[in-house]
Amino acid sequence: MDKLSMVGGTPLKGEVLISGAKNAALPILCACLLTDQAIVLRNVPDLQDVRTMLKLLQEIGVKVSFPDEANRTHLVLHAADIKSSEATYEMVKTMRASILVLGPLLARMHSAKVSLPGGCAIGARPVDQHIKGLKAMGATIQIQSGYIQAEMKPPLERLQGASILTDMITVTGTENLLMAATLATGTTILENAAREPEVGDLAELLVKMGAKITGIGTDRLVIQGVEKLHSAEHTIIADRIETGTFLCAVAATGGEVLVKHCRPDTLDAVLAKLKEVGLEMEVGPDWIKASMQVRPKAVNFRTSEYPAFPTDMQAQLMAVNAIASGTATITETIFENRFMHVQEMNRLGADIAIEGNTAVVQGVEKLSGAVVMATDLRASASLVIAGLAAQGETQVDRIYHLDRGYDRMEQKLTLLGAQIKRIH
Ligand SMILES: CC(=O)N[C@H]1[C@@H](OP(=O)(O)OP(=O)(O)OC[C@H]2O[C@@H](n3ccc(=O)[nH]c3=O)[C@H](O)[C@@H]2O)O[C@H](CO)[C@@H](O)[C@@H]1O
Ligand SMILES: C=C(OP(=O)(O)O)C(=O)O
Repeated sequence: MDKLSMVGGTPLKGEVLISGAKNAALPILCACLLTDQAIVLRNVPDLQDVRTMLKLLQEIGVKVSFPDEANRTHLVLHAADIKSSEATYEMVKTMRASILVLGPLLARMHSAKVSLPGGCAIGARPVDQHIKGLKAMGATIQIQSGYIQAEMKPPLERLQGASILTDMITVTGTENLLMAATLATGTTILENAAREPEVGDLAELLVKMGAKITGIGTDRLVIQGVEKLHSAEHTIIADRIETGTFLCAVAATGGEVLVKHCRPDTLDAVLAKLKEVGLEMEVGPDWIKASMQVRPKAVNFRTSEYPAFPTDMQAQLMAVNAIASGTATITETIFENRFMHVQEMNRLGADIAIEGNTAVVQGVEKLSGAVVMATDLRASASLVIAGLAAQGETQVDRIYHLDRGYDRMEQKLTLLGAQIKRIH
Protein backbone atom coordinates (compact mmCIF):
# COMPACT_ATOMS: atom_id res chain seq x y z
CA MET A 1 0.00 0.00 0.00
CA ASP A 2 1.50 3.37 -1.06
CA LYS A 3 2.41 5.99 1.54
CA LEU A 4 3.44 9.61 1.28
CA SER A 5 6.47 10.71 3.23
CA MET A 6 7.23 14.39 3.76
CA VAL A 7 9.54 16.62 5.71
CA GLY A 8 7.71 19.74 6.81
CA GLY A 9 8.77 23.31 7.21
CA THR A 10 9.44 24.46 3.63
CA PRO A 11 7.31 27.41 2.47
CA LEU A 12 5.63 26.65 -0.88
CA LYS A 13 6.74 28.74 -3.86
CA GLY A 14 5.89 28.69 -7.55
CA GLU A 15 2.93 27.88 -9.81
CA VAL A 16 0.37 25.10 -9.68
CA LEU A 17 -2.10 24.09 -12.40
CA ILE A 18 -5.52 22.99 -11.21
CA SER A 19 -7.13 19.94 -12.87
CA GLY A 20 -10.75 19.38 -13.88
CA ALA A 21 -13.20 18.72 -11.06
CA LYS A 22 -13.63 15.09 -9.96
CA ASN A 23 -17.20 15.77 -8.88
CA ALA A 24 -18.08 17.25 -12.27
CA ALA A 25 -16.22 14.63 -14.30
CA LEU A 26 -17.97 11.65 -12.65
CA PRO A 27 -21.59 12.60 -13.53
CA ILE A 28 -20.46 13.95 -16.90
CA LEU A 29 -18.85 10.60 -17.80
CA CYS A 30 -22.18 8.92 -16.97
CA ALA A 31 -24.09 11.38 -19.17
CA CYS A 32 -22.53 9.67 -22.21
CA LEU A 33 -24.95 6.79 -21.54
CA LEU A 34 -27.86 9.04 -22.58
CA THR A 35 -26.95 9.03 -26.29
CA ASP A 36 -25.72 6.63 -28.98
CA GLN A 37 -23.48 9.42 -30.33
CA ALA A 38 -19.93 10.33 -29.26
CA ILE A 39 -19.17 12.73 -26.41
CA VAL A 40 -15.81 14.53 -26.47
CA LEU A 41 -14.44 15.67 -23.11
CA ARG A 42 -11.48 17.85 -22.21
CA ASN A 43 -9.85 18.69 -18.88
CA VAL A 44 -10.84 15.31 -17.41
CA PRO A 45 -8.75 14.83 -14.25
CA ASP A 46 -6.40 11.84 -14.26
CA LEU A 47 -7.34 10.26 -10.94
CA GLN A 48 -8.48 6.90 -9.60
CA ASP A 49 -12.24 7.60 -9.42
CA VAL A 50 -12.23 8.62 -13.09
CA ARG A 51 -10.34 5.43 -14.00
CA THR A 52 -12.86 3.39 -11.98
CA MET A 53 -15.80 5.13 -13.69
CA LEU A 54 -14.27 4.50 -17.14
CA LYS A 55 -13.87 0.81 -16.24
CA LEU A 56 -17.51 0.62 -15.15
CA LEU A 57 -18.69 2.34 -18.35
CA GLN A 58 -16.56 -0.03 -20.44
CA GLU A 59 -18.16 -3.01 -18.66
CA ILE A 60 -21.53 -1.55 -19.64
CA GLY A 61 -20.37 -1.34 -23.26
CA VAL A 62 -19.13 2.23 -23.69
CA LYS A 63 -16.15 2.66 -26.04
CA VAL A 64 -13.54 4.90 -24.46
CA SER A 65 -10.71 6.37 -26.52
CA PHE A 66 -7.90 8.86 -25.99
CA PRO A 67 -7.27 10.74 -29.26
CA ASP A 68 -3.84 11.73 -27.95
CA GLU A 69 -2.40 8.88 -25.88
CA ALA A 70 0.01 11.27 -24.14
CA ASN A 71 -2.87 13.44 -22.93
CA ARG A 72 -5.20 11.52 -20.60
CA THR A 73 -7.36 14.63 -20.00
CA HIS A 74 -8.89 14.50 -23.49
CA LEU A 75 -11.19 11.58 -24.19
CA VAL A 76 -14.04 10.37 -26.34
CA LEU A 77 -16.90 8.25 -25.00
CA HIS A 78 -19.25 6.41 -27.30
CA ALA A 79 -22.21 4.49 -25.90
CA ALA A 80 -23.54 3.23 -29.26
CA ASP A 81 -23.89 -0.33 -28.09
CA ILE A 82 -24.85 -0.83 -24.45
CA LYS A 83 -24.55 -4.52 -23.56
CA SER A 84 -25.30 -4.46 -19.84
CA SER A 85 -27.33 -2.25 -17.48
CA GLU A 86 -25.56 -3.34 -14.35
CA ALA A 87 -23.15 -1.74 -11.87
CA THR A 88 -21.82 -4.54 -9.70
CA TYR A 89 -21.06 -4.45 -5.99
CA GLU A 90 -17.37 -4.82 -6.89
CA MET A 91 -17.48 -1.46 -8.70
CA VAL A 92 -19.83 0.43 -6.37
CA LYS A 93 -17.93 -0.55 -3.22
CA THR A 94 -14.77 1.14 -4.53
CA MET A 95 -16.64 4.27 -5.65
CA ARG A 96 -20.05 5.44 -4.43
CA ALA A 97 -20.41 7.75 -7.42
CA SER A 98 -21.17 4.59 -9.48
CA ILE A 99 -24.78 5.27 -8.39
CA LEU A 100 -24.73 7.97 -11.10
CA VAL A 101 -25.27 5.36 -13.84
CA LEU A 102 -28.73 4.58 -12.41
CA GLY A 103 -30.65 7.55 -13.86
CA PRO A 104 -29.06 7.50 -17.34
CA LEU A 105 -29.33 3.69 -17.75
CA LEU A 106 -32.96 3.66 -16.70
CA ALA A 107 -33.80 6.54 -19.06
CA ARG A 108 -31.99 5.08 -22.07
CA MET A 109 -32.24 1.28 -21.53
CA HIS A 110 -35.53 1.24 -19.53
CA SER A 111 -33.98 -0.88 -16.81
CA ALA A 112 -30.96 -0.79 -14.54
CA LYS A 113 -29.41 -2.90 -11.81
CA VAL A 114 -27.05 -1.01 -9.54
CA SER A 115 -25.55 -2.23 -6.29
CA LEU A 116 -26.84 -0.29 -3.30
CA PRO A 117 -23.88 1.66 -1.93
CA GLY A 118 -23.16 0.88 1.70
CA GLY A 119 -22.22 3.44 4.32
CA CYS A 120 -18.72 4.84 4.16
CA ALA A 121 -16.11 6.38 6.45
CA ILE A 122 -17.82 9.79 6.52
CA GLY A 123 -21.42 8.71 7.10
CA ALA A 124 -24.35 6.42 6.25
CA ARG A 125 -25.05 8.22 2.95
CA PRO A 126 -28.37 6.64 1.90
CA VAL A 127 -29.69 7.06 -1.68
CA ASP A 128 -33.40 7.07 -0.81
CA GLN A 129 -33.96 10.43 -2.55
CA HIS A 130 -32.56 9.12 -5.86
CA ILE A 131 -35.01 6.20 -5.58
CA LYS A 132 -37.95 8.37 -4.51
CA GLY A 133 -37.41 10.70 -7.49
CA LEU A 134 -37.14 7.91 -10.06
CA LYS A 135 -40.29 6.28 -8.66
CA ALA A 136 -42.12 9.60 -9.07
CA MET A 137 -41.03 9.48 -12.72
CA GLY A 138 -42.76 6.12 -13.19
CA ALA A 139 -40.04 3.59 -12.38
CA THR A 140 -40.67 0.49 -10.31
CA ILE A 141 -37.80 -0.03 -7.97
CA GLN A 142 -37.04 -2.96 -5.73
CA ILE A 143 -34.10 -3.67 -3.51
CA GLN A 144 -33.06 -7.29 -4.04
CA SER A 145 -29.93 -9.00 -2.74
CA GLY A 146 -28.26 -5.64 -2.15
CA TYR A 147 -29.11 -4.32 -5.61
CA ILE A 148 -31.41 -1.52 -6.77
CA GLN A 149 -33.47 -3.11 -9.55
CA ALA A 150 -35.18 -0.40 -11.54
CA GLU A 151 -37.57 -0.82 -14.43
CA MET A 152 -40.09 1.17 -16.37
CA LYS A 153 -43.57 0.53 -15.02
CA PRO A 154 -45.52 -1.26 -17.86
CA PRO A 155 -46.93 -0.03 -20.25
CA LEU A 156 -44.64 2.99 -19.97
CA GLU A 157 -41.93 3.19 -22.61
CA ARG A 158 -40.27 6.28 -21.25
CA LEU A 159 -39.93 7.85 -17.84
CA GLN A 160 -42.55 10.50 -17.21
CA GLY A 161 -41.92 14.07 -16.15
CA ALA A 162 -42.78 14.73 -12.51
CA SER A 163 -42.56 17.42 -9.89
CA ILE A 164 -39.97 16.26 -7.34
CA LEU A 165 -39.10 17.90 -4.05
CA THR A 166 -36.21 16.14 -2.31
CA ASP A 167 -36.26 15.96 1.52
CA MET A 168 -32.77 17.44 1.64
CA ILE A 169 -30.34 18.92 -0.85
CA THR A 170 -28.46 16.10 -2.52
CA VAL A 171 -25.74 16.61 -5.13
CA THR A 172 -25.63 13.21 -6.84
CA GLY A 173 -29.40 12.83 -6.24
CA THR A 174 -30.01 16.02 -8.24
CA GLU A 175 -27.60 14.82 -10.94
CA ASN A 176 -29.22 11.37 -11.28
CA LEU A 177 -32.72 12.84 -11.55
CA LEU A 178 -31.58 15.59 -13.92
CA MET A 179 -30.02 13.06 -16.30
CA ALA A 180 -33.07 10.77 -16.12
CA ALA A 181 -35.44 13.69 -16.79
CA THR A 182 -33.70 14.74 -20.03
CA LEU A 183 -35.20 11.71 -21.85
CA ALA A 184 -38.57 11.61 -20.04
CA THR A 185 -41.89 12.57 -21.57
CA GLY A 186 -43.15 15.97 -20.42
CA THR A 187 -41.73 18.33 -17.86
CA THR A 188 -39.80 17.50 -14.71
CA ILE A 189 -39.37 20.06 -11.97
CA LEU A 190 -36.60 19.44 -9.43
CA GLU A 191 -37.23 21.56 -6.34
CA ASN A 192 -34.60 21.92 -3.61
CA ALA A 193 -32.00 21.03 -6.25
CA ALA A 194 -28.30 21.20 -5.38
CA ARG A 195 -26.65 24.38 -6.69
CA GLU A 196 -23.08 23.09 -6.61
CA PRO A 197 -21.07 24.29 -9.66
CA GLU A 198 -20.54 20.64 -10.65
CA VAL A 199 -24.32 20.20 -11.07
CA GLY A 200 -24.28 23.30 -13.26
CA ASP A 201 -21.39 21.90 -15.32
CA LEU A 202 -23.30 18.66 -15.92
CA ALA A 203 -26.39 20.66 -16.93
CA GLU A 204 -24.29 22.71 -19.39
CA LEU A 205 -23.10 19.52 -21.09
CA LEU A 206 -26.66 18.11 -21.21
CA VAL A 207 -27.86 21.32 -22.91
CA LYS A 208 -25.06 20.93 -25.49
CA MET A 209 -26.38 17.37 -26.05
CA GLY A 210 -29.84 18.78 -26.85
CA ALA A 211 -31.50 18.67 -23.41
CA LYS A 212 -33.95 21.43 -22.53
CA ILE A 213 -33.10 22.69 -19.04
CA THR A 214 -33.82 26.00 -17.38
CA GLY A 215 -32.91 27.23 -13.92
CA ILE A 216 -29.27 26.07 -14.15
CA GLY A 217 -27.41 27.28 -11.06
CA THR A 218 -30.63 27.67 -9.04
CA ASP A 219 -32.45 25.33 -6.67
CA ARG A 220 -35.30 24.83 -9.18
CA LEU A 221 -34.38 22.94 -12.32
CA VAL A 222 -37.04 22.60 -15.01
CA ILE A 223 -36.43 19.92 -17.62
CA GLN A 224 -38.50 19.51 -20.74
CA GLY A 225 -37.83 15.92 -21.82
CA VAL A 226 -36.72 15.18 -25.40
CA GLU A 227 -36.79 11.94 -27.39
CA LYS A 228 -33.08 11.78 -28.17
CA LEU A 229 -29.83 13.45 -27.20
CA HIS A 230 -26.84 13.84 -29.48
CA SER A 231 -23.06 14.29 -29.61
CA ALA A 232 -21.36 17.20 -27.86
CA GLU A 233 -17.99 18.52 -26.73
CA HIS A 234 -17.31 19.85 -23.27
CA THR A 235 -14.44 21.06 -21.07
CA ILE A 236 -14.81 20.03 -17.42
CA ILE A 237 -14.93 22.89 -14.90
CA ALA A 238 -11.84 23.44 -12.70
CA ASP A 239 -11.76 21.61 -9.37
CA ARG A 240 -12.68 24.11 -6.63
CA ILE A 241 -11.78 21.63 -3.89
CA GLU A 242 -8.30 20.98 -5.32
CA THR A 243 -7.88 24.77 -5.59
CA GLY A 244 -8.93 25.25 -1.97
CA THR A 245 -6.63 22.42 -0.87
CA PHE A 246 -3.55 24.09 -2.40
CA LEU A 247 -4.57 27.45 -0.90
CA CYS A 248 -4.83 25.83 2.54
CA ALA A 249 -1.39 24.28 2.01
CA VAL A 250 0.05 27.77 1.37
CA ALA A 251 -1.79 29.17 4.40
CA ALA A 252 -0.29 26.42 6.57
CA THR A 253 3.31 26.43 5.28
CA GLY A 254 3.70 30.08 4.27
CA GLY A 255 5.14 31.11 0.91
CA GLU A 256 3.82 32.49 -2.35
CA VAL A 257 1.98 30.46 -4.99
CA LEU A 258 0.21 31.30 -8.24
CA VAL A 259 -2.76 28.94 -8.64
CA LYS A 260 -3.67 28.74 -12.34
CA HIS A 261 -6.56 27.29 -14.37
CA CYS A 262 -8.98 27.67 -11.47
CA ARG A 263 -12.43 29.20 -11.02
CA PRO A 264 -12.28 31.71 -8.15
CA ASP A 265 -15.97 32.55 -8.74
CA THR A 266 -16.92 29.10 -7.38
CA LEU A 267 -14.94 29.60 -4.17
CA ASP A 268 -16.49 32.65 -2.46
CA ALA A 269 -17.01 31.05 0.97
CA VAL A 270 -13.57 29.39 1.00
CA LEU A 271 -11.72 32.54 -0.11
CA ALA A 272 -13.55 34.62 2.52
CA LYS A 273 -12.39 32.25 5.28
CA LEU A 274 -8.82 32.11 3.95
CA LYS A 275 -8.72 35.90 3.97
CA GLU A 276 -9.74 35.83 7.66
CA VAL A 277 -6.93 33.32 8.26
CA GLY A 278 -4.47 35.91 6.92
CA LEU A 279 -3.84 34.59 3.39
CA GLU A 280 -3.23 37.51 1.04
CA MET A 281 -4.82 36.94 -2.34
CA GLU A 282 -4.88 38.67 -5.69
CA VAL A 283 -7.69 37.17 -7.74
CA GLY A 284 -8.05 37.07 -11.55
CA PRO A 285 -10.69 35.40 -13.72
CA ASP A 286 -8.92 32.03 -13.68
CA TRP A 287 -6.03 32.46 -11.25
CA ILE A 288 -5.29 33.29 -7.63
CA LYS A 289 -1.95 34.60 -6.40
CA ALA A 290 -1.71 33.63 -2.74
CA SER A 291 0.87 34.76 -0.25
CA MET A 292 1.18 33.93 3.45
CA GLN A 293 3.72 35.81 5.55
CA VAL A 294 2.21 35.52 9.04
CA ARG A 295 1.06 32.79 11.42
CA PRO A 296 -2.56 31.87 10.54
CA LYS A 297 -5.37 33.26 12.70
CA ALA A 298 -8.01 30.78 13.90
CA VAL A 299 -11.35 30.99 12.05
CA ASN A 300 -14.72 29.55 13.01
CA PHE A 301 -16.78 28.00 10.23
CA ARG A 302 -19.63 25.62 9.54
CA THR A 303 -20.12 23.47 6.47
CA SER A 304 -23.27 23.69 4.41
CA GLU A 305 -24.55 23.30 0.87
CA TYR A 306 -23.24 25.55 -1.93
CA PRO A 307 -22.71 28.49 -1.93
CA ALA A 308 -21.79 28.10 1.77
CA PHE A 309 -18.56 26.52 2.99
CA PRO A 310 -18.12 23.01 1.45
CA THR A 311 -17.84 19.91 3.61
CA ASP A 312 -15.13 18.74 1.16
CA MET A 313 -12.89 21.58 2.46
CA GLN A 314 -13.58 21.10 6.18
CA ALA A 315 -10.59 18.88 6.98
CA GLN A 316 -8.09 20.99 5.02
CA LEU A 317 -9.07 24.25 6.77
CA MET A 318 -9.00 22.40 10.08
CA ALA A 319 -5.32 21.61 9.41
CA VAL A 320 -4.66 25.35 9.02
CA ASN A 321 -6.55 26.07 12.26
CA ALA A 322 -4.47 23.43 14.04
CA ILE A 323 -1.40 25.71 13.86
CA ALA A 324 -3.24 29.06 14.07
CA SER A 325 -3.19 31.58 16.89
CA GLY A 326 -6.44 31.31 18.83
CA THR A 327 -9.28 28.81 19.09
CA ALA A 328 -11.68 27.85 16.29
CA THR A 329 -14.99 26.00 16.33
CA ILE A 330 -15.80 23.98 13.23
CA THR A 331 -19.29 22.58 12.73
CA GLU A 332 -19.96 19.82 10.20
CA THR A 333 -23.61 19.80 9.09
CA ILE A 334 -23.56 17.57 5.99
CA PHE A 335 -22.06 14.25 7.11
CA GLU A 336 -22.45 12.74 10.57
CA ASN A 337 -18.96 11.24 10.79
CA ARG A 338 -16.55 13.54 9.01
CA PHE A 339 -14.04 14.14 11.81
CA MET A 340 -11.95 10.97 11.38
CA HIS A 341 -8.85 13.13 10.71
CA VAL A 342 -9.03 14.69 14.20
CA GLN A 343 -7.38 11.80 16.04
CA GLU A 344 -4.64 11.63 13.42
CA MET A 345 -4.00 15.40 13.58
CA ASN A 346 -3.76 15.12 17.35
CA ARG A 347 -1.05 12.49 16.82
CA LEU A 348 0.89 15.26 15.04
CA GLY A 349 0.53 17.41 18.16
CA ALA A 350 -2.70 19.27 17.38
CA ASP A 351 -5.14 20.06 20.19
CA ILE A 352 -8.60 19.27 18.85
CA ALA A 353 -11.64 18.08 20.80
CA ILE A 354 -14.91 16.87 19.32
CA GLU A 355 -18.26 17.83 20.84
CA GLY A 356 -21.07 16.30 18.78
CA ASN A 357 -20.85 17.75 15.28
CA THR A 358 -18.44 20.48 16.36
CA ALA A 359 -14.67 20.34 16.63
CA VAL A 360 -12.94 22.79 18.93
CA VAL A 361 -9.44 23.49 17.66
CA GLN A 362 -6.99 25.12 20.02
CA GLY A 363 -4.17 26.31 17.76
CA VAL A 364 -0.66 25.13 18.71
CA GLU A 365 2.68 26.80 17.86
CA LYS A 366 3.99 23.77 16.04
CA LEU A 367 3.12 20.25 14.94
CA SER A 368 5.70 17.47 14.95
CA GLY A 369 5.97 14.75 12.34
CA ALA A 370 4.55 11.27 12.96
CA VAL A 371 3.15 8.26 11.13
CA VAL A 372 -0.57 8.87 10.49
CA MET A 373 -3.30 7.04 8.63
CA ALA A 374 -5.64 8.45 5.99
CA THR A 375 -9.27 7.42 6.50
CA ASP A 376 -10.98 9.15 3.58
CA LEU A 377 -10.17 11.41 0.67
CA ARG A 378 -10.21 14.88 2.25
CA ALA A 379 -8.87 13.56 5.57
CA SER A 380 -5.81 12.43 3.57
CA ALA A 381 -5.39 15.89 2.07
CA SER A 382 -5.64 17.50 5.50
CA LEU A 383 -2.92 15.21 6.87
CA VAL A 384 -0.65 16.09 3.96
CA ILE A 385 -1.19 19.80 4.73
CA ALA A 386 -0.50 19.22 8.43
CA GLY A 387 2.59 17.13 7.55
CA LEU A 388 3.96 19.90 5.30
CA ALA A 389 3.62 22.36 8.19
CA ALA A 390 4.99 20.00 10.88
CA GLN A 391 8.57 19.80 12.06
CA GLY A 392 10.36 16.62 10.99
CA GLU A 393 9.11 13.68 8.98
CA THR A 394 5.46 12.68 8.55
CA GLN A 395 4.25 9.54 6.80
CA VAL A 396 0.66 9.39 5.60
CA ASP A 397 -0.44 5.79 5.20
CA ARG A 398 -3.34 4.44 3.05
CA ILE A 399 -2.84 7.04 0.41
CA TYR A 400 -5.20 5.21 -1.96
CA HIS A 401 -7.92 7.46 -0.50
CA LEU A 402 -6.01 10.54 -1.73
CA ASP A 403 -5.42 8.98 -5.16
CA ARG A 404 -9.19 8.59 -5.61
CA GLY A 405 -9.66 12.31 -5.89
CA TYR A 406 -6.41 14.21 -6.52
CA ASP A 407 -4.56 14.34 -9.82
CA ARG A 408 -0.81 13.88 -9.04
CA MET A 409 -0.92 15.83 -5.79
CA GLU A 410 2.60 14.99 -4.66
CA GLN A 411 4.08 15.92 -8.06
CA LYS A 412 2.33 19.30 -7.94
CA LEU A 413 3.57 19.86 -4.38
CA THR A 414 7.12 18.85 -5.37
CA LEU A 415 7.05 21.53 -8.10
CA LEU A 416 6.18 24.02 -5.34
CA GLY A 417 9.30 23.00 -3.41
CA ALA A 418 7.71 20.63 -0.90
CA GLN A 419 9.86 17.76 0.34
CA ILE A 420 7.41 14.96 -0.33
CA LYS A 421 7.78 11.53 -1.89
CA ARG A 422 5.69 8.46 -2.53
CA ILE A 423 6.81 5.19 -1.00
CA HIS A 424 5.56 2.09 -2.81
C1 LIG B 1 -19.29 12.47 -6.33
C2 LIG B 1 -19.75 13.67 -5.59
O1 LIG B 1 -20.20 14.65 -6.19
N1 LIG B 1 -19.62 13.65 -4.27
C3 LIG B 1 -20.00 14.81 -3.48
C4 LIG B 1 -21.48 14.74 -3.22
O2 LIG B 1 -21.74 13.51 -2.55
P1 LIG B 1 -23.26 13.00 -2.45
O3 LIG B 1 -24.01 13.42 -3.64
O4 LIG B 1 -23.18 11.56 -2.11
O5 LIG B 1 -23.78 13.82 -1.20
P2 LIG B 1 -25.28 14.33 -0.99
O6 LIG B 1 -25.35 15.75 -1.40
O7 LIG B 1 -26.19 13.38 -1.66
O8 LIG B 1 -25.44 14.19 0.58
C5 LIG B 1 -25.86 15.25 1.43
C6 LIG B 1 -26.54 14.68 2.64
O9 LIG B 1 -27.79 14.13 2.27
C7 LIG B 1 -27.90 12.78 2.69
N2 LIG B 1 -28.70 12.05 1.67
C8 LIG B 1 -28.36 12.15 0.36
C9 LIG B 1 -29.08 11.49 -0.61
C10 LIG B 1 -30.17 10.69 -0.22
O10 LIG B 1 -30.85 10.05 -1.04
N3 LIG B 1 -30.48 10.61 1.10
C11 LIG B 1 -29.76 11.26 2.07
O11 LIG B 1 -30.06 11.16 3.26
C12 LIG B 1 -26.46 12.29 2.81
O12 LIG B 1 -26.35 11.19 3.68
C13 LIG B 1 -25.76 13.54 3.33
O13 LIG B 1 -25.93 13.63 4.71
O14 LIG B 1 -21.87 15.85 -2.42
C14 LIG B 1 -21.26 15.88 -1.12
C15 LIG B 1 -21.83 17.06 -0.37
O15 LIG B 1 -21.46 18.24 -0.95
C16 LIG B 1 -19.74 15.96 -1.28
O16 LIG B 1 -19.16 15.84 -0.01
C17 LIG B 1 -19.23 14.85 -2.17
O17 LIG B 1 -17.86 15.10 -2.50
C1 LIG C 1 -16.73 12.75 -0.31
C2 LIG C 1 -16.15 12.92 -1.49
O1 LIG C 1 -16.33 12.15 -2.59
P1 LIG C 1 -17.35 10.91 -2.78
O2 LIG C 1 -18.73 11.46 -2.77
O3 LIG C 1 -16.99 10.41 -4.14
O4 LIG C 1 -17.10 9.96 -1.66
C3 LIG C 1 -15.19 14.03 -1.74
O5 LIG C 1 -14.90 14.31 -2.93
O6 LIG C 1 -14.71 14.63 -0.76
